[in-house]
Amino acid sequence: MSKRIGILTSGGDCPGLNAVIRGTAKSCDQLGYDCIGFLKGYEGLYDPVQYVPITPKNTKGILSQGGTILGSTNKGRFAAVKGVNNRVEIEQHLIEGVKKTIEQLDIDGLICVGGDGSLAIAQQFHENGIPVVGVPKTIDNDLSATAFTFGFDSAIECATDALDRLHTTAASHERIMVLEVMGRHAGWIALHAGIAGGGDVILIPEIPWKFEHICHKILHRESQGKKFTLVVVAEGAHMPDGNMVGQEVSGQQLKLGGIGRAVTDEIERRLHRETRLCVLGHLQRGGAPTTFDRALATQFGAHAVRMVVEGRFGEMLCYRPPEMTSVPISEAVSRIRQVDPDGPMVQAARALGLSFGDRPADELSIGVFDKNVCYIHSRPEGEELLADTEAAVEAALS
Ligand SMILES: Nc1ncnc2c1ncn2[C@@H]1O[C@H](COP(=O)(O)OP(=O)(O)OP(=O)(O)O)[C@@H](O)[C@H]1O
Ligand SMILES: O=P(O)(O)OC[C@H]1O[C@](O)(CO)[C@@H](O)[C@@H]1O
Ligand SMILES: [Mg+2]
Repeated sequence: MSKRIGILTSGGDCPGLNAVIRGTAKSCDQLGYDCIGFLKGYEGLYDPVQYVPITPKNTKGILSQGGTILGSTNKGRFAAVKGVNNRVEIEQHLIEGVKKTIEQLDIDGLICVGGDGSLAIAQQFHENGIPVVGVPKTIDNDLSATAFTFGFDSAIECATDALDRLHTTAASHERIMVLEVMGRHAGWIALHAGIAGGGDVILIPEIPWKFEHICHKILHRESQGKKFTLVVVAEGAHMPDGNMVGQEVSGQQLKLGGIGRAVTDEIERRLHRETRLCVLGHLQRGGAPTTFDRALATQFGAHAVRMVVEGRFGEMLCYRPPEMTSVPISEAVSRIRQVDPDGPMVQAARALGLSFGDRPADELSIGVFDKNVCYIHSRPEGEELLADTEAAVEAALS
């Protein structure tokens, strides 16, 4: 046994990747292992092979740094999935090339740090006899086997801070503010930040929504004297016609983005209220990791080394508080973890009066409506609530 471990970081970057690299370096050092880091995700494994030594010395000071010193990519030659759970075979010559690299460099085990797509690549390596161990990362928190991936906490910290800031300006100007956050197939960022940042409407991929219901909510708030509204929308939420908003780029997953603009414009068109958009974008992926992410990522580094030493290949680490355990990578990538529309977080949000755009706001009464001013008053005692508020709002606003 050569006592050498390899590590790579793949997929969309996130805060905490450097903490895993440092944790791995320190742990390898303690156990008398060498460590090398491949550059640019899986791309550095073959043609050309690109790597650097990873030691406690050259990882000094990176614990609190965002990004990854090894670089990362979410496109290239190794795609193993297309869309959700659609397997694509990695070309055999690439697999053979990677095998050769692993053999020539005498690597006992390769630690692959990535999200669902990157770990699907690791799974195909495993099936071809390459000794891999998976470490879950993604700001989307959408890996099913682990309660948390690192990067998520830092992302929601950023999104919540953005909502705090939008809150004050929205209130001052009596405006509707729409915040577009990341979240490809899962609405965890929108949900957590929406709750923590006092959002009023949360739109996520898991819950189909309609503009009428968003407008209900805004008008309902106005009827209570609340003249501003915060809407949080996940970039992967589906429009009412079922489509996602983004750009098709050949050979890549759909480049998401733009739903915030569509939501903003339509609210303004329907309600004639000043509505502004903020797209948080890659701010969510940058910057220093939170304490939680540093601690989780550092532990992942140490445990991943232990998994290689114990020969637990083809497994992915998972954090199920208080346990740090592992599952077969195949199981971890077979389905993504989405928000349960009937789960406790959504229930709690609904109990607070938050809207997911899927039903009319409670107790909405449509009393006085003016096409240009569009205001609403509280339902007078004894007056019937209109049976079909949705149709009434539509009629009034179209
Ligand atoms: N070397 C590569 N060649 C081709 N595709 C790659 C490569 N590395 C990563 N990818 C692709 O990048 C995408 C993102 O990777 P991953 O799922 O690991 O990260 P993520 O943080 O969950 O990001 P996302 O939400 O975009 O999926 C996946 O579709 C994955 O297949
Ligand atoms: O870096 P890119 O290509 O813009 O990737 C964006 C995607 O990566 C993620 O941030 C996950 O890492 C998704 O939420 C988002 O759709
Ligand atoms: Mg992913």
